[in-house]
Amino acid sequence: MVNNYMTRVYDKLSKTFEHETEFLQAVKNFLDAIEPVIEKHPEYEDLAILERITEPERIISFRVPWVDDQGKVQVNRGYRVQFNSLNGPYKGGIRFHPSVNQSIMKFLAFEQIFKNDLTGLPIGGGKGGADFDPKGKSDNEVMNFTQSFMTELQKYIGADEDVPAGDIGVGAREIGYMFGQYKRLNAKTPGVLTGKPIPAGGSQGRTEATGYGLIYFLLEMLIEVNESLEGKRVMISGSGNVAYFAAKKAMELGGVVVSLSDSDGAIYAQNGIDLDTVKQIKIDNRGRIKEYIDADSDAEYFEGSLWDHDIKADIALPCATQNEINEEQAQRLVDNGIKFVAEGANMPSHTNAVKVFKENKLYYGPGKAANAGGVAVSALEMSQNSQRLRWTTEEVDEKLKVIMKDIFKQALDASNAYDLDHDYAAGADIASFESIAKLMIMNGVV
Ligand SMILES: NC(=O)C1=CN([C@@H]2O[C@H](COP(=O)(O)OP(=O)(O)OC[C@H]3O[C@@H](n4cnc5c(N)ncnc54)[C@H](OP(=O)(O)O)[C@@H]3O)[C@@H](O)[C@H]2O)C=CC1
Ligand SMILES: O=C(O)CCC(=O)C(=O)O
Repeated sequence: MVNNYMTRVYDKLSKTFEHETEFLQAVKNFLDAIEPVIEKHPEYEDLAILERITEPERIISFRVPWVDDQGKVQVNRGYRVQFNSLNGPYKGGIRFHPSVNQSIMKFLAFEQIFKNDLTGLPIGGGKGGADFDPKGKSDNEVMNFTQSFMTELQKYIGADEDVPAGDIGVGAREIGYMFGQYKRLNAKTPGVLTGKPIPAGGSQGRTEATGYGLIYFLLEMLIEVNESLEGKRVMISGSGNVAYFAAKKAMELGGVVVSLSDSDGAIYAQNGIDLDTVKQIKIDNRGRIKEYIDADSDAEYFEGSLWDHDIKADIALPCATQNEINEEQAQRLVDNGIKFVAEGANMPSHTNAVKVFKENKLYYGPGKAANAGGVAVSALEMSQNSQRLRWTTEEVDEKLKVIMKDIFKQALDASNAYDLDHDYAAGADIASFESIAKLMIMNGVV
């Protein structure tokens, strides 16, 4: 970053929020990408565009007391970061994970502004969560916690104000409990949450949307260089919602998915993973990915990170969490033949890892663009709820394909316009920033 205005803004942020490392990382990545736009628009400095875009409209943080199965009172901290509502109601998931803190919430909400803009749908950017660990908790404990979380959160959300959904640790079970509690306390508005169970007003295809959308984005990356998924070896990390449905769609389209993982370790199956077994372990029984090797004698299990192992493959899809790939691991991917990286997770590649991808001319699809299918179908769920309509699986999937194709085109066109040689990460940031900056100017000083 050499532009003086940008440097001043970033330096101030990094002094004020020196402990918010993930937030600063997300902002720095973004500022580096949009530098040519700022160079073209010196008037943005007087309008304080960057100062305003990096400051959340508000951050809500709250106590979440609940009672565990032993009758002991536990206390967690909940958050909702309502970052930017220029495009519509704040929109973004809720994460339950022990690592949740203000920095992680702010980075996720910040990225959500631009991701949501890329979908072309009327949604602003937000994110929320709590430092609660659902792992190992009974259904009753998860329900107690989730009800207490919603008792506070419901004061700040609404179908036209802020519409949360799921993220790490928050799936259909948690959304169901949240929606139940919301309805106990408020009017019965299905549009207040997305990712709801279908009978409660959920959309067909939302559960699958992030993973499927990721593969639709990947297909566009492949088509652009006259390649296809047929026969390609695909490494996927994680084994949750995004990883599972990315694997399912990749296999349907001829890819060979050779790995999955969780926070304990990774499985590798040279000839491809059997997803029915994974479904039984992970979705039906909430088990650990290690159990897979009991069912497939050809598969191996490694403790620790998937990315520490030499696996020959063509495509890497990180679908677990932020900063899961560091610089050394990125170099290992390059050395093992990976040509395409598309991110199902949010910011899974450390800044230095992305540098390695770019230096080695990999085709790299950033999370902000590649994983936008989830929030896009959430916005379609909002549309269905407000129209009191239900679309079929086929209708939703068709719309998702069109949206992902368009997001890829926006990233490609912006990369071409600034002569950036297939830099889809910079392209996605530039395209969405140009649109948000215009909107900021139209709305006056707010
Ligand atoms: N759900 C959605 O619609 C969307 C999700 N995303 C992003 O995709 C990613 C995955 O989310 P999702 O699949 O919904 O979440 P899930 O909770 O369903 O699954 C998360 C997976 O990632 C693993 N994981 C989590 N934290 C770590 C860690 N610190 N190290 C290694 N593995 C880890 C989990 O393993 P374990 O069980 O051991 O914790 C689990 O396998 C996140 O980055 C999320 O923000 C992005 C867009 C939309
Ligand atoms: O569907 C949504 O609103 C949330 C999706 C999400 O959290 C994300 O895109 O990271």
